[in-house]
Amino acid sequence: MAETTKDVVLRVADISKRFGGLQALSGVGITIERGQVYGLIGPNGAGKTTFFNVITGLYTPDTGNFELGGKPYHPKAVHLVAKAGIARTFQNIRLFADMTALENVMVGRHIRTHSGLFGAIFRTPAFKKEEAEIAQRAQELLDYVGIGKYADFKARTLSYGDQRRLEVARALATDPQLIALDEPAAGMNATEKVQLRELIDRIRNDNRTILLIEHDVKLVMGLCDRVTVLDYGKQIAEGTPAQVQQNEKVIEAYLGTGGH
Ligand SMILES: Nc1ncnc2c1ncn2[C@@H]1O[C@H](COP(=O)(O)OP(=O)(O)OP(=O)(O)O)[C@@H](O)[C@H]1O
Repeated sequence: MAETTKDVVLRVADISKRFGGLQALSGVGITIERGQVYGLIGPNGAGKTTFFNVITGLYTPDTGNFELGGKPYHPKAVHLVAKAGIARTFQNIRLFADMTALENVMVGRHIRTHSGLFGAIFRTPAFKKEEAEIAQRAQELLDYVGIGKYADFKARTLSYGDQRRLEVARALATDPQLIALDEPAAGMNATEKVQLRELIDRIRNDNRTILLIEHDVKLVMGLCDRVTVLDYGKQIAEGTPAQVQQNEKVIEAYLGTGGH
């Protein structure tokens, strides 16, 4: 079947970002289709985080065109990005440490609620009903990522791998069009990595769409449908993992004399 606009979740083109004298991104563009896991890799300092921060509204790009779900999209501020349908996790886990796992996921869900401040202050029946639904959905998401039994545990008491799962559950709670995972395997042991891979596979099988920055090239190559490789802010390769792995520029960037 020919590619139709509705199957494209995110299309960005010509993204550039300069920090003083450093061109951190030069004309980078990617297209992510629904149900794909799309990987972004590159040596240290290649521009991956900058790219992520641009598409999630943390940095304003110097140039760039954005389309989300077939509509023009302007990643101006983080909360607007979440409303528009991109949820992200962070390289350094950012949970509400003293809230329970369930409450952390409920916070994610609140951007899609309707009762508003009035309902919250006066605890209207509509508000209570909505809260119960949010709690139920949050529990389902905790079960989905495999930490349902820790619903009442404070986030900070969970293991590192489980905190990462909790971040994913919170991201899913916003019903995003795209889930952006920033180095989800960082600091994980081998078992946790296998479980992470299974979780990402599962999310994809449910026809959700994932953008992944990851240092673990093996994980990316084994998991992603397509990959972009950045080096010094330039997109040096784009394609399937098999195509990218054979690309000479990629081999050089990773193995070359620079070793950066
Ligand atoms: N806020 C900033 N101000 C100035 N320079 C920045 C800023 N953010 C990133 N840079 C620079 O832009 C370049 C790209 O950095 P970026 O963090 O995007 O790379 P990365 O591929 O994510 O690297 P890593 O794999 O080490 O996380 C680097 O040279 C970095 O020092």
